[in-house]
Amino acid sequence: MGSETTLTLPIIDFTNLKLDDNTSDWEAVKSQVYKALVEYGCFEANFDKIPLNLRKGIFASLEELFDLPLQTKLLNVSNKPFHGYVGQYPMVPLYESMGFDDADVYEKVESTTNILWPHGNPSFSKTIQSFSEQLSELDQIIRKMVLESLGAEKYLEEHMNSSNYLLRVMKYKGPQTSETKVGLNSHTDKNIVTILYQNQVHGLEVLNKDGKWISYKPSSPDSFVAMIGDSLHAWSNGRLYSPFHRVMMAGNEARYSAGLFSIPKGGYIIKAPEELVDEEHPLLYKPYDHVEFLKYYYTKEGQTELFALRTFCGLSSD
Ligand SMILES: O=C(O)CCC(=O)C(=O)O
Ligand SMILES: [Fe+2]
Repeated sequence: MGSETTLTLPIIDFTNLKLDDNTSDWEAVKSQVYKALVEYGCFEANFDKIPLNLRKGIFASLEELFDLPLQTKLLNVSNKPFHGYVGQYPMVPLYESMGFDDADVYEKVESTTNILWPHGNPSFSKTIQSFSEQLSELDQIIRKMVLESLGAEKYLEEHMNSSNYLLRVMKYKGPQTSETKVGLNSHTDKNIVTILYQNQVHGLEVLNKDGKWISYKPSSPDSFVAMIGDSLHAWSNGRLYSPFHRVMMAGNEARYSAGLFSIPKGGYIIKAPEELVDEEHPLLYKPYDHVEFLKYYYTKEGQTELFALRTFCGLSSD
């Protein structure tokens, strides 16, 4: 009976909104953001602050990067898991990625770039850095709206100062078949907020609370996906949802995407503020260090856990 409706992510318009806004627009968008993050843990954001040349430039830069010989890409190593070059994994053969730590800071990007291009590549570094810096405004708007919605604005400065930005860029080869193949396995992000941008090849899917996969198809070239990671889920004492998502690929075309990840700094203890803990909302996770959690997550045991954060520091509540 009836036709199946296609599930879509909520769409929220950030056009003309600024970080220091104090307007009714801010309040209206804020309530949409909070509702979407409680229900879906993510939404499509229309954000018009990244100029067209930069939006195009980022994909040209990604092609240039992933076209480098494998032995060059392998030079980008990091002591933090998933921050350097990742690829050639038998489990996800279509997937490759590269991380740029402190991606909004030119000198930091330049030092990573110089590993790959020993004579430097300033236009590449500038594209990565400008894209990250300009997109970080959206991350900051969302986090400010979340803290205000939780009545926890007094923690805003501490919250913002205890994180940094990683830009992770991805290439998914087309599987050369119309059959759908896994590009990236289902997972939740572990960081604070992730903002994703992709080329014209779709593939991102988000699991909703009813256990149905929502396929993301951007409604405009200004569309980004904003998503909650486990650490903001824990900090909000479970109020915000951190959704499972994956990438599924079909066809011949390569998918390029870029994710701006706000990440808690090592040594900073993630702890739900006391205002968010009461009889109705008992503390869900013991205070924890994100980097210690990542070390556990990337062990053999951590990789088999569906809810690794719960195993690592979850408190049973009954
Ligand atoms: O490529 C994408 O759109 C998603 C990537 C992703 O989920 C991740 O890097 O955590
Ligand atoms: Fe992810």
